[in-house]
Amino acid sequence: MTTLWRPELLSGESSSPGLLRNFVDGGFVETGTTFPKLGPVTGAHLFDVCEADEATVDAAVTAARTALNGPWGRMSEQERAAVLRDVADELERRFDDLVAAEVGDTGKSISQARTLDIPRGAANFRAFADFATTTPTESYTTVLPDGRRALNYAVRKPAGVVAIIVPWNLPLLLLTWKVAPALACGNAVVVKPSEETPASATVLAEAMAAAGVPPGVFNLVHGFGPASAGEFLTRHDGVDAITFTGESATGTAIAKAAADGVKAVSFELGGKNAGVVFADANLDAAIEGSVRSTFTNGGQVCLCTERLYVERPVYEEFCERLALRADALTFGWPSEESTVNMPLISRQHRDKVLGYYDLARTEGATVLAGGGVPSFGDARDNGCYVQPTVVTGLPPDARTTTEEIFGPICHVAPFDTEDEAFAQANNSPYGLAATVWTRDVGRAHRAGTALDVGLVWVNTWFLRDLRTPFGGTKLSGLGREGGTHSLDFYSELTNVCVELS
Ligand SMILES: NC(=O)c1ccc[n+]([C@@H]2O[C@H](COP(=O)([O-])OP(=O)(O)OC[C@H]3O[C@@H](n4cnc5c(N)ncnc54)[C@H](O)[C@@H]3O)[C@@H](O)[C@H]2O)c1
Ligand SMILES: O=C/C=C/C=C(\O)C(=O)O
Repeated sequence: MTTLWRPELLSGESSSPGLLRNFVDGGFVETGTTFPKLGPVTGAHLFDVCEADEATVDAAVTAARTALNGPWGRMSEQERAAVLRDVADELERRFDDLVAAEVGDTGKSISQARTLDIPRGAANFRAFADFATTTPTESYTTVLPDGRRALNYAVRKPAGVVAIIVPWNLPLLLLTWKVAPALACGNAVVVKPSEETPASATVLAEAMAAAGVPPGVFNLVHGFGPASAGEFLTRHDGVDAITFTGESATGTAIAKAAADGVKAVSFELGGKNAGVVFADANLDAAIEGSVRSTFTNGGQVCLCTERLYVERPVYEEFCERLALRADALTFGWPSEESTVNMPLISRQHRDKVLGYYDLARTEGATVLAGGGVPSFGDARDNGCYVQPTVVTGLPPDARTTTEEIFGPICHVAPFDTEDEAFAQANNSPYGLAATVWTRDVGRAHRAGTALDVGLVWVNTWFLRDLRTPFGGTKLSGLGREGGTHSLDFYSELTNVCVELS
């Protein structure tokens, strides 16, 4: 088993980097080229990662195709579901390794990894084992004008070889959100985690083998996007469907690659999510909820709020209290239970986010909290931290208030009427999620239809029921996953029409 715990997670003290390999046809394989994975807490060199070349990606796709024709393809839904439940058990057995992997790669706090990221890995497998074995397909009795009758019914079949490409912010959660339904529907998969977060996928590969998933059903290739494993995979003739989570611009590149083979695509993309706080809301809950929706995971969740609209009578109080809370969020080592803030994923991403902090000022913002980098006086000064930041005073067309930043920053603006609030929230090329804080039940339901987004949360944020449709409108995505929506993407439906005599 791969050792993922690294002492630098606790103290900044360096150890020698581990080696992370690709997983093809049931075994780990090295390639000639490696790239370094640096931890964002101290910049320490955590892993050397084997970059999959075109031949390795090809071997993975071929292994997946072969596996579809082997024992996996002949298993009943119930048998596959039993294997997936064993994978969930394995993930729970490897809980500490997964926490170490995720904390090392992302710098998120151990407490968040333990309560959010890692439990969802196992939960995803259990949920889709259940959905795939309990969801009915359509059936109609057809009566023709001449009195003949027919029975129509749909049969679910695997979509085939599915390519799964995911980002770095919630690595195991987002990977298993796609692997679990894909396998529950009988597909074979080739997954490519982000180059920034290769570690937890390694434990997942080991869990697959330990749970008896046949060789070739789950393959893992490491690397980058363009001219690397991502592009080799999305352009591969042997791939039938591509499911992708990441930036909208990457979605466009993948859509172009998918067009040639008319591959099915499912996209969960970027966001510039609004929070709307009405004066009738429970203000304490709205402030705490906005702290969570803005700063969780360093603001690096596609669902995070980057624009807040607050009804004028409570605007001043809201801004003041939100800024105080942002300043009070604790920095600490990821291993300390009290730690809330985490670093951004890389120096490159930190430069991008700090660029927006500067841009906000240039565009005329007032900075109420943060706006820079924290100083630790230890190895974390070599990491990728920024301060949680609250700004006000920008016009609706400022770049800071329209472009996805993907960091711990929000802009707060006042509004006077419900129509104005919803119009401002909708004034975005993105349409992923919105959060509304109100005690008016009519208004809460109106928000559901008025807001042009895939997900509306009322008096809460990121509360998930895995049966519900998940995805975005506009630049935020294509299609929905979750529950039966996932089953529809990861399977082909064949309609059978039998004339009844
Ligand atoms: N809507 C959602 O559910 C959701 C969830 C999480 C993150 N996101 C979005 O993800 C982004 C942050 O993640 P990121 O920076 O890793 O995104 P990214 O698009 O840069 O990378 C995502 C993945 O795509 C790969 N990739 C990049 N270019 C590719 C190409 N041309 N062909 C094939 N693969 C390619 C990367 O290597 C990585 O594995 C944000 O925009 C965020 O909003 C969306
Ligand atoms: O960063 C984006 C978070 C996405 C969350 C999910 O896909 C989920 O909870 O299933």
